[in-house]
Amino acid sequence: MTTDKSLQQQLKQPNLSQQPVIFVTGNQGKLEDFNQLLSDCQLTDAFTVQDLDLVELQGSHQEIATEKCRMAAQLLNGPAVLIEDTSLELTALNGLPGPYIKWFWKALRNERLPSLLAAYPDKSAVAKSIVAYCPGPGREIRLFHGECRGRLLTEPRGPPVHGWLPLFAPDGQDQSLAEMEAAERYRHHHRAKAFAKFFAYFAKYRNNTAEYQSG
Ligand SMILES: O=c1nc[nH]c2c1ncn2[C@H]1C[C@H](O)[C@@H](COP(=O)(O)OP(=O)(O)OP(=O)(O)O)O1
Ligand SMILES: [Mg+2]
Repeated sequence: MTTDKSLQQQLKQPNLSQQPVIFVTGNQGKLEDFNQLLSDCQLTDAFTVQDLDLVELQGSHQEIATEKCRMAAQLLNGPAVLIEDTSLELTALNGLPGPYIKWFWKALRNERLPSLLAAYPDKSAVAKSIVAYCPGPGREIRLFHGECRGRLLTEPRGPPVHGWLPLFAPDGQDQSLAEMEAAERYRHHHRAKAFAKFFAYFAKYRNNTAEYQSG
């Protein structure tokens, strides 16, 4: 009886408001963005971070983000987890490299990534972010999307802030994301938009356990 009761209590526990949610990433740039965006919305006490390099998966961007989150929740076995996955879609290449940008960027860096589009006048590109949240192992996973439409520049511009940011200029902007002041960059940034949606959801439901846990 006592066990049943304590189990019930555990299940009822608003674990998301009491135990910190763990943001899992092996990427320093993402972590800096996360800490910055988090401090702007005053939810700092509800999150902690874990430096873990999760397996890179294949599939659609949504499938990858969902599975990455499921794996992180299983690995940490208990707490609620949060992951983010970034994709860069080049229109002329029918959306490639997409979620596989990591490997292309690793091999070509900012100096040679533009060569992918050398044969095409269409330089348009979409940077996409999916934030995935799982309240615990086996629980439903929720996705939050953010995107920034723009173009791939023919050469890097601005400081090497993070990855391919010096190569990406949002629509209607002359500057690359790397050349912008942080506040201006976050107004356009795919990840900032996805996290803004997630934080709004989290702030609203963290004290409303029933709805929160339903997914
Ligand atoms: O805002 C960004 N601006 C420029 N470059 C970026 C950005 N965000 C990620 N990147 C780079 C890192 C990696 O080369 C690839 C995404 O791969 P992605 O799997 O999402 O990141 P990751 O493996 O480094 O970190 P994680 O441990 O969270 O999976 O694009
Ligand atoms: Mg990754």
